[in-house]
Amino acid sequence: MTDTSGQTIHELKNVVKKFGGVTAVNNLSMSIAKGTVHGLIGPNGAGKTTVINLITGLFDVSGGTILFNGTRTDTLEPHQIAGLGISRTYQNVRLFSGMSVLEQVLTGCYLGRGTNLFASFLGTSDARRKWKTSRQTAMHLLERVGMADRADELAETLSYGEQRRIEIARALGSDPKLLLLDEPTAGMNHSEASDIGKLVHELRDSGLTILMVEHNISLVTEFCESCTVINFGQLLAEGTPRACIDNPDVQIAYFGKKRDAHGH
Ligand SMILES: Nc1ncnc2c1ncn2[C@@H]1O[C@H](COP(=O)(O)OP(=O)(O)OP(=O)(O)O)[C@@H](O)[C@H]1O
Repeated sequence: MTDTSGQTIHELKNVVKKFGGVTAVNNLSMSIAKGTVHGLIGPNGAGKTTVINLITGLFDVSGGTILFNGTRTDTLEPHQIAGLGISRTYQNVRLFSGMSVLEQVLTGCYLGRGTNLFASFLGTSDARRKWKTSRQTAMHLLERVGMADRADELAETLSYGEQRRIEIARALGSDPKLLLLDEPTAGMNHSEASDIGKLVHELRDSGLTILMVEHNISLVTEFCESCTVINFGQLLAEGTPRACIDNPDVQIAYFGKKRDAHGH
């Protein structure tokens, strides 16, 4: 862990999100400590993706406030929030077909660095220099996710787990401080999922804070320092993954009944 001071990097305070008559997030408060991997878990439809969409500014809040490093972000546009240092991946892998692995990652860093597209079209020396720097950055990001040796391959020829790594590399292109991963291990077998967990730890150790929406409870127990459990958009439990899973309300929400010490 890079920071054990317990300093809060991100905070939701009494956040509400309504879609017509549906209250997807209901008076939710949660905080993420800097330099940690924080899990956000809950049954299907609990509001997890909506929370990510609120944090990134894709959705406007219906009430409450969101703070990143003490700066209020719920009034900002998505590009402004991204500019402050928040980046994300999506529940379903979103890569461009026909593009190489390197090109996928370049889309995350080249256009994100204030490059003038007109200058780049004309091939000015400034644009060429920026292109070279972006290429080096993209290669470095591929190294960070263990995919540098696949840079020239088409993304669609990679396995699902490898495509996830490319998505994470692309999300790192904007040099975020907080990375939001929406079900990064969905559709993976245990070994692939565990590899993603290890990658998440490496990213944390390099200074990032990570919020991970995850259905895989054993992965949350293994890789998250803390977590928040929600159900029907409301806070159900928070604390260490173990304490959350042992919480009777969480057990009822997940399993429909309390389990005994043997998991029965
Ligand atoms: N754009 C939208 N318009 C209307 N209702 C929405 C919208 N997005 C989410 N909802 C509703 O909000 C609630 C929470 O959905 P959300 O996708 O955030 O849950 P989730 O916890 O991410 O679910 P899952 O684990 O199944 O992905 C659901 O009732 C959903 O139908």
